[in-house]
Amino acid sequence: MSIEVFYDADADLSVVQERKVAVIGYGSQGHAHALSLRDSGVEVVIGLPEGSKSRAKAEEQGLDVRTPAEAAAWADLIMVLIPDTVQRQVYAEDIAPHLTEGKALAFAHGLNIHFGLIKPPADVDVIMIAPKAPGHLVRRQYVDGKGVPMLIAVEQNATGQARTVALSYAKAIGGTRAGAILTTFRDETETDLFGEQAVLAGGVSALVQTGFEVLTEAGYAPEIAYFECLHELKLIVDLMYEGGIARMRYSISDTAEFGDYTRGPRVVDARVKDEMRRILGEIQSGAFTRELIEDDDNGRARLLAYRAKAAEHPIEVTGRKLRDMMSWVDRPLTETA
Ligand SMILES: NC(=O)C1=CN([C@@H]2O[C@H](COP(=O)(O)OP(=O)(O)OC[C@H]3O[C@@H](n4cnc5c(N)ncnc54)[C@H](OP(=O)(O)O)[C@@H]3O)[C@@H](O)[C@H]2O)C=CC1
Ligand SMILES: CC[C@](O)(C(C)=O)C(=O)O
Ligand SMILES: [Mg+2]
Ligand SMILES: [Mg+2]
Repeated sequence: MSIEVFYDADADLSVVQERKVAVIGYGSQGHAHALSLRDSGVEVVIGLPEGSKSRAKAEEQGLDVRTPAEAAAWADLIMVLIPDTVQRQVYAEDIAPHLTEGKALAFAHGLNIHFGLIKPPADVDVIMIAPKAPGHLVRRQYVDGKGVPMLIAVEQNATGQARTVALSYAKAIGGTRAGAILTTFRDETETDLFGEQAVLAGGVSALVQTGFEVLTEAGYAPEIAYFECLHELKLIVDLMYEGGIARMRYSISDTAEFGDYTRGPRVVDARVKDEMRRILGEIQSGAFTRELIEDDDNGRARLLAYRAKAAEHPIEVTGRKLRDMMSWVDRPLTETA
């Protein structure tokens, strides 16, 4: 399958500079998009409810903060950067009434559009600019003069300008420095959910935690287990990021490389691959999204219980203690540069 990748020279920043952009939400992605848009010369208003905890943070940065409805009414491009589970309600109550002909509705992830939780009118553009990175690193990379790859997509092109606008927006937040790939809402949604569940968040967390448990249950010091299974992972992944798996294998010892080939496939075996296929099937069928929404309707009971339990895991307790000795590691998450 051939793809189109766009870089800075392919995108015209003036397109988004001529728009009034409302960023709804000021969390992980929200703060990154808003600050980088502003640094790129774009007029931005943040949409947050009265009493939102994020208001103070946005105001501290000198941003103009209004309610989501006011921001949506003012803007001609509305970027929705609040949790996926709350988007349908905020859309219905605060955005839809102000989504007049020719405006653009934008997302950083396609779940609500792809699974029909939000159904915009036909006379607006519906676009996506989806950074392939956590928001804090989207901002950090931008400030450092770099960028993270992004997926862009057009679901509705009412004005004929939707792709140009998406590309221009991607440029304003650093995406076209690294490469913006043109895709669809469906492909972004399904690959993003699969990546985070099977590999990036779910797969890696389970692998790290299980490795830590095996070592500590066998009587090894938790500090050694932490450094071995979690801390060093970043250093190993840095090499993969720079030069692929081959670069990492070049740098590690031949002993490690031999263990990698002979033991790795025993850990991630055919059963794990089958399970990954089942997980992809649940994403494609919508079963995962139904489960997510059901939990949200139930006050996020399962999410909150998992979160509380995970925070007590010995790997977190050990890590907090060790990171106190490494001031350069425990960067505050609110830091944007
Ligand atoms: N996190 C990431 O790095 C990535 C996220 N995405 C996508 O980006 C989108 C945003 O995700 P993310 O940045 O993680 O979101 P966050 O969880 O960080 O969003 C939190 C922000 O949303 C506000 N908020 C919460 N509920 C409401 C509401 N009902 N009305 C208005 N504002 C509300 C919060 O305000 P308060 O402080 O008051 O709670 C806060 O400002 C999602 O579609 C996600 O899939 C895509 C790529 C990566
Ligand atoms: C890996 C998780 C992610 O998809 C992301 C940072 O890209 C997310 O939804 O936060
Ligand atoms: Mg992602
Ligand atoms: Mg995601």
